[in-house]
Amino acid sequence: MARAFILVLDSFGLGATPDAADFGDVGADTFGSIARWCADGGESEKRPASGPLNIPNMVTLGLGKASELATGHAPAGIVSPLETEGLYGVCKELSKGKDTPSGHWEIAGVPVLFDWGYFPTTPPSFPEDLLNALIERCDLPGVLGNKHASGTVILEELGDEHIETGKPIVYTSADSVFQIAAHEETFGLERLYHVCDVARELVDAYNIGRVIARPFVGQNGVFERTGNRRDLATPPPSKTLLDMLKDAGREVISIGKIADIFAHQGLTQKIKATGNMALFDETLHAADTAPDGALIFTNFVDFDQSFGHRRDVPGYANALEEFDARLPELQAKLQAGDLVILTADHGCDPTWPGSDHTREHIPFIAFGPGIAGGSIGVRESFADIGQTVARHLNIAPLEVGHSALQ
Ligand SMILES: O=P(O)(O)O[C@H]1O[C@H](CO)[C@@H](O)[C@H]1O
Ligand SMILES: [Mn+2]
Ligand SMILES: [Mn+2]
Repeated sequence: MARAFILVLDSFGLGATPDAADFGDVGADTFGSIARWCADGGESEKRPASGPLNIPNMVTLGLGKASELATGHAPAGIVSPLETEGLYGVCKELSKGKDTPSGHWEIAGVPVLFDWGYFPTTPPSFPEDLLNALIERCDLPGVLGNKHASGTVILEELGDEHIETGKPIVYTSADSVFQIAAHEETFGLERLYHVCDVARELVDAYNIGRVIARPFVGQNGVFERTGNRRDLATPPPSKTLLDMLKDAGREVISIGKIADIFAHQGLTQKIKATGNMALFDETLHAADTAPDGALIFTNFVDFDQSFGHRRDVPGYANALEEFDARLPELQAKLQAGDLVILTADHGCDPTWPGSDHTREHIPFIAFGPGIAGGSIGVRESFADIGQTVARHLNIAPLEVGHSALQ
């Protein structure tokens, strides 16, 4: 039994799924596109290394082979061993959306088989009644934005006007989200959180997955988002792996935005940290302290938020190399019987048009002191990950998913 770790490299897809045409994502391949860019030279100030993507630890575990399962060819510049040290596979998604809650909940055994509400792509994106209610209940002078946008581009466009007028910036994306950006100092962080709480109540009627607080600082067209992002998700529609473990008296440790994504349900500990490296530090700390039977569930958000959505290929490559370089630290802390699963929640190919997620396979790489290497193939649902953890931690099986371990 020992412990289980699920490490979500947020947005690290391994190539389009058979249903990608429904999402306009045929040919998307987050890993493959980054590997290609690196193999073609990979010179950039944002990436101290150059040449092929240098992620030897994940390749040894089977990441390159997993990618081959999804795409039929090796990623450019990635040379896989004949025998991998980890179990490797990829999962397709049953959930209808390619968003973060759908991906994480499905990993935890609860695919999202209903349709989320989405806001129209042509402005104005938000219903007048919704905005009027928000303005009235929060005593706002109005709102700015009211359209689909990239969160950093819209700050360049409207950040100064927001400071002058005190009107928060509201925007959405291809995800089921209502996002609110406001200046931490001139508008106030607590006030932004309050506006988001009210918005959460109001968007329930529209079946919206998440309200996201997007605080930022800066001035004169130069703005930076802070680590005080807060995601207000609607609760999962039924009990997840996390609830099952908690009900069984286990320790369930959220690191990063996992707690927000699961609407704070099924957890015994919530640890926040800003940035992939700090999140890794907290994961190592949990490896030192978590008791037998615990689940440690970490989301590495930078891959998605700072690089995938920003269409920043060198930044993404560098983040993968930094993450990979730290894996031996975790491996050194593993105890007999521990299981680690590396995965993702959707794709976000940084070479793809627009700034939205992409419908892709996710990696399912499992390793630990007692785990022999080999292929676990192409799997029908992300829920196979949760089912594998349920089996490993010796609780009753989840309703959805097939364990990759006997
Ligand atoms: O462009 P930013 O603000 O990073 O927002 C992105 O992040 C949201 C959550 O992942 C997505 O819905 C997308 O809109
Ligand atoms: Mn995500
Ligand atoms: Mn995202």
